[in-house]
Amino acid sequence: MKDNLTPVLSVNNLDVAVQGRQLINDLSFQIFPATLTCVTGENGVGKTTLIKTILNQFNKNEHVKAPIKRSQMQYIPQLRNIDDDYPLTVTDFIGLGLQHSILPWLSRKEKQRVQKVIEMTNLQDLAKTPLGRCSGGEQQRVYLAQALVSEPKLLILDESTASLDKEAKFILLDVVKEVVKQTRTAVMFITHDPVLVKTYGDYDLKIANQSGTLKAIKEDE
Ligand SMILES: Nc1ncnc2c1ncn2[C@@H]1O[C@H](COP(=O)(O)OP(=O)(O)OP(=O)(O)O)[C@@H](O)[C@H]1O
Repeated sequence: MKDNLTPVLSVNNLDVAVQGRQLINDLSFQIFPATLTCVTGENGVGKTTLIKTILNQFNKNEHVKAPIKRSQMQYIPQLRNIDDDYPLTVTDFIGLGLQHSILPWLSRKEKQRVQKVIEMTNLQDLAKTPLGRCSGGEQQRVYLAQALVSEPKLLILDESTASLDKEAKFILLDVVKEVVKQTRTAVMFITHDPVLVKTYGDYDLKIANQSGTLKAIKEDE
């Protein structure tokens, strides 16, 4: 399919540095629709800084090119602290992910979009639950749903599974994989977990020794 051949993100000869310290040199890779690319490497090699650099330089120069708008790319950061008494329900929190028109309430179409992602992320039973009362794994699925409601073409997850137990990790990644399949969204997933890379990844972008290599993990079934 022609659509598969157009990368959703092209990184070209990108240098990644923090506070004048070079972390990655001359990095080039492409991300294609409907694929899940794991971003791996030891602690401190610069994975999160790479993502921040991509976000900062997005379509601003030849190093980070994408045929999509910045608003079609969503980033779910590593840490979010939600208080136990955080009052917004799962549904309302997901609705915050919509780029609102001038109206302060959701249109019928927007409500349908929220409903669709609730189903996609298996959150039906929690729709009316305050987010603060959801478990860590459930909260991660809610963040995912909030990011999905704007129908991104590229979604970046930064260690979304780091604090989750094994079962919750697999539940989350099953949902992510299904989203990739159904919506053709490209996903970049920063992780340290080799089992998740092997089970769910299509590609592994491995960062080591200040450089990165992208390898296919397995043939498509
Ligand atoms: N704002 C900052 N100021 C100074 N140093 C920073 C800053 N952000 C990150 N660093 C340093 O840059 C290096 C890369 O950090 P980064 O978070 O990108 O690594 P990482 O590969 O994502 O690590 P981890 O897997 O542990 O999350 C680390 O040595 C970190 O301490």
